[in-house]
Amino acid sequence: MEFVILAVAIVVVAVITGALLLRPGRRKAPPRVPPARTSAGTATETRPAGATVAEEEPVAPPQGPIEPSVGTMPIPEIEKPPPSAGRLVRLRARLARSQNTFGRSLLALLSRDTLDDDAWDEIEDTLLAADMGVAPARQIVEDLRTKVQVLGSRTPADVRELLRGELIAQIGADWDRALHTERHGTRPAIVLVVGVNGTGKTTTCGKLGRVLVGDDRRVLLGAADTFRAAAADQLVTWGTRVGAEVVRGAEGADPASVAFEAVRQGIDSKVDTVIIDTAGRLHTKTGLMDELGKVKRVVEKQAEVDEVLLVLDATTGQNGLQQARVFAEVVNVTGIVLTKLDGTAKGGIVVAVQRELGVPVKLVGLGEGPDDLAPFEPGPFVDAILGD
Ligand SMILES: Nc1nc2c(ncn2[C@@H]2O[C@H](COP(=O)(O)OP(=O)(O)OP(=O)(O)O)[C@@H](O)[C@H]2O)c(=O)[nH]1
Repeated sequence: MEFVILAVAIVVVAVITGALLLRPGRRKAPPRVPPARTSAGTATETRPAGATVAEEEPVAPPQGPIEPSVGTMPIPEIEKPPPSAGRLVRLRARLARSQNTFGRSLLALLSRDTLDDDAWDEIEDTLLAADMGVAPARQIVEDLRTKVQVLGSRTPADVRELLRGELIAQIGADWDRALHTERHGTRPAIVLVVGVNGTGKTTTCGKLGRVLVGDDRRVLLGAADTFRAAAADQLVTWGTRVGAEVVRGAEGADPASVAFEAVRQGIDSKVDTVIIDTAGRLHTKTGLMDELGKVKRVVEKQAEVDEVLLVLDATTGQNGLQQARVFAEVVNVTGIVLTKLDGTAKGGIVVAVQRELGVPVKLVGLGEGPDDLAPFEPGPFVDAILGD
């Protein structure tokens, strides 16, 4: 009897399997490695540009997850980046090289035997030249004048301590600079990275992914800058190096769709943090801002946006402040990433931009290397400016 039941079961399984194999138009499960990447590295899959997520049927992710084993390329070794703690101190030499002139000039001026009006004007000019902004520069001069009078004679150590305290006070030791990148409940944290093109957005997404992986987080990168295929390629490279998933769309695809898909996949894959790169270049300011607003709204259908990081190029001075104003009108910026601080002596921009937006600088870019992004800390920053 048992033998008969077993035989019947085997026949039924064989018939069902055969029928499934022979069924015409059988759909394959979505490949984990996207076959639609062309040899040039650009994705051929696309949703119609401008399509809204609401109009779309639930389909497999546009491109992804893209994994280290893409195509026939050899599987690169997955790197374990250094953790975030102490990075600014490690990168101190980089900062000291670019900001030292500013710090040294201030120290030299303040160490003069007599500090007359001309000397104070020079101190103010030095602060202004570092992009500190008029109001903070005046405030610093005023405070220092009072303190120098109280102090009477000054040793070099006194001067340094005085200036250090004043600069830290202006930068703001009390701001909450923590990056909110931890999962909450069943959802990953969402970080939206915005800014105009060329400021270092894509690079920042990649470097931030590394910072988080270095802190043992699981990260997914969403390439919603569909304006430039190279930006998505860049993110794939960043992701591949540290084993982070990447979701991308084709050039010209609807950025909101890609962002939506990235969050959906991030939730499915149970990552800790989804970092979304956005485009910084559209023909009109209104177009760019409408697009950004849409990306944020669409993401919020699935998860709260924890951080909106505005990337600003520290070398652009007042121009950067103008950009900051425009972005802050559209999205609720929660933190600033100041890139290229290694290439400018204008470290005062930290103070100016925080005043302008009322949000803290949370990260600083100090070079083109993969680990040249550091959480911003006022103490080590000022120490690097003033030198030892
Ligand atoms: N020296 C230096 N270069 C940086 C830093 N951050 C980014 N860069 C460089 O700035 C250039 C532009 O960076 P991207 O990340 O492509 O800029 P983006 O804002 O994404 O530009 P689009 O994709 O065109 O919108 C690249 O050459 C980066 O290596 C930094 O902190 N220091």
